[in-house]
Amino acid sequence: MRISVIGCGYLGAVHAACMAELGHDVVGIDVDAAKIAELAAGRSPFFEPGLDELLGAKDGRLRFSTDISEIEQARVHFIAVGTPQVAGGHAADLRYVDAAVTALLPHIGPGHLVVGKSTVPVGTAARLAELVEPTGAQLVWNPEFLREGFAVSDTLSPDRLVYGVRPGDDRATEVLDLVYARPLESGTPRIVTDYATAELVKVSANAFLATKISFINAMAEIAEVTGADITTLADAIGFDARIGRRFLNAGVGFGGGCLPKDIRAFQARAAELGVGQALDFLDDVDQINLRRRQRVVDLLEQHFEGLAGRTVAVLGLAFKPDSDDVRDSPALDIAQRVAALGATVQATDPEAIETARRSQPQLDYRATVDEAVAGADAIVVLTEWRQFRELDPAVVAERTSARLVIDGRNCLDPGAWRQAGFTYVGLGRP
Ligand SMILES: NC(=O)C1=CN([C@@H]2O[C@H](COP(=O)(O)OP(=O)(O)OC[C@H]3O[C@@H](n4cnc5c(N)ncnc54)[C@H](O)[C@@H]3O)[C@@H](O)[C@H]2O)C=CC1
Ligand SMILES: O=C(O)[C@H]1O[C@H](OP(=O)(O)OP(=O)(O)OC[C@H]2O[C@@H](n3ccc(=O)[nH]c3=O)[C@H](O)[C@@H]2O)[C@H](O)[C@@H](O)[C@@H]1O
Repeated sequence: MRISVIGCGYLGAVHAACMAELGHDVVGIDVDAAKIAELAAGRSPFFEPGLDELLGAKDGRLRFSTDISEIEQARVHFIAVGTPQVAGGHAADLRYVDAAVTALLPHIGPGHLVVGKSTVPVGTAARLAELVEPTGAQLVWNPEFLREGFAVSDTLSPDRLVYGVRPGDDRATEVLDLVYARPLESGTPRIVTDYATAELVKVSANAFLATKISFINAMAEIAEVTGADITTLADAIGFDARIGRRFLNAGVGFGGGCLPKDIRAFQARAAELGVGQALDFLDDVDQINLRRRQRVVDLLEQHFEGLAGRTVAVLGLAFKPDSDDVRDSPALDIAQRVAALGATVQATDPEAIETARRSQPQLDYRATVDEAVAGADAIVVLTEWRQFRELDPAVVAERTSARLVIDGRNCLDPGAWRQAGFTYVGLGRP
């Protein structure tokens, strides 16, 4: 099939490359000329395992351009532009989605399918359909559930496919079935539903995941005052198949370009619809999450009785491992809070130093763990990269005079670090 992808950020670039990998002819469009130049040269503008290989291998089946008219050859047009929070508020900013659809209109007609992928407030698809349908094209909402770090495999082999269609629009389903023929043949479940349900599936899935993380972090708060061990507790409740162990890792909580903004936008939309109370619990989910960040700062402050003049080694800046994304990263947030209290922050990350430097230029970035811990008073692990999990504490002890390690992701072996002479503090772990 001939496919266009409008918006080539994280979601769009991965989607375009994977659609080509699935055998389609793809053109990716973005308004950011620098991003398009990188992608056209076969390089990913961000770190995502497996993406460079896909971008480099497509021999003419994958093109990138800033010129929207290049979509005219295509019949299926994915909308993958950003939906950030509005400045100063919680609602989703739909200006990029609206601009992308408006830009498409002169180039589409009967036989074209516009496929919404961006995460949007419920009601958006019905509104956009009113714009698209007069051209003779159809609109379907097909939310995306990929995780950064696993984006390629999640796109090629998704957990499920959700199509939100106009009731009775069988053609949209037939076309998307051709687009996703390979995953469907491999048994991927496919749910065909209405626009509102498809939009809500996406935001409710993210709300559930955020709630699960904040649940375990709330238990970590209780564990901290009772001497209980949150990791053992998570293992034990996770054996119940109704609960499940995944997304029960306590620590500095969730960040990234999606979960935080999506729960807030969901609440804002519910309030607009007059059912804000239904999602009041997400205020707590958000607050528990943000408290965990401050907890690390408080632990440092209490230990040193003030942070002015101290040096703190921060290991990890990305919001999660295998990513260079620092959007709403708990790690970067904590690093800047510690710096704001007068400490020197020597921060390192295997992939996210450059993205972090762009938003927090005042931190002292170090290329390696050895350089980050040199001369430090404390070590704080904030992203559970394999490189940090596998550190040998005895070797680290030789490189630094720091004797306090705060494990913000509960990813280190407390016994090994204590044996090497460190005071180990986890979150919710004795
Ligand atoms: N990043 C992720 O892992 C996932 C993201 N999503 C959703 O996908 C959407 C996109 O997210 P990201 O890719 O992370 O955002 P992003 O900010 O990385 O990318 C958005 C891209 O859209 C481009 N853009 C903006 N207006 C445009 C226009 N009129 N025409 C063409 N391009 C335009 C921007 O230049 C940027 O490159 C959001 O709604 C997000 O919630 C959904 C699932 C996963
Ligand atoms: O809508 C989106 O963009 C995506 O948001 C999340 O994916 P992602 O943001 O890539 O990352 P996650 O793996 O969900 O992690 C989110 C945050 O939660 C934190 N987390 C995760 C799991 C856990 O047990 N504890 C925990 O603190 C991570 O460190 C990270 O900061 C969802 O998992 C995807 O399904 C969804 O498509």
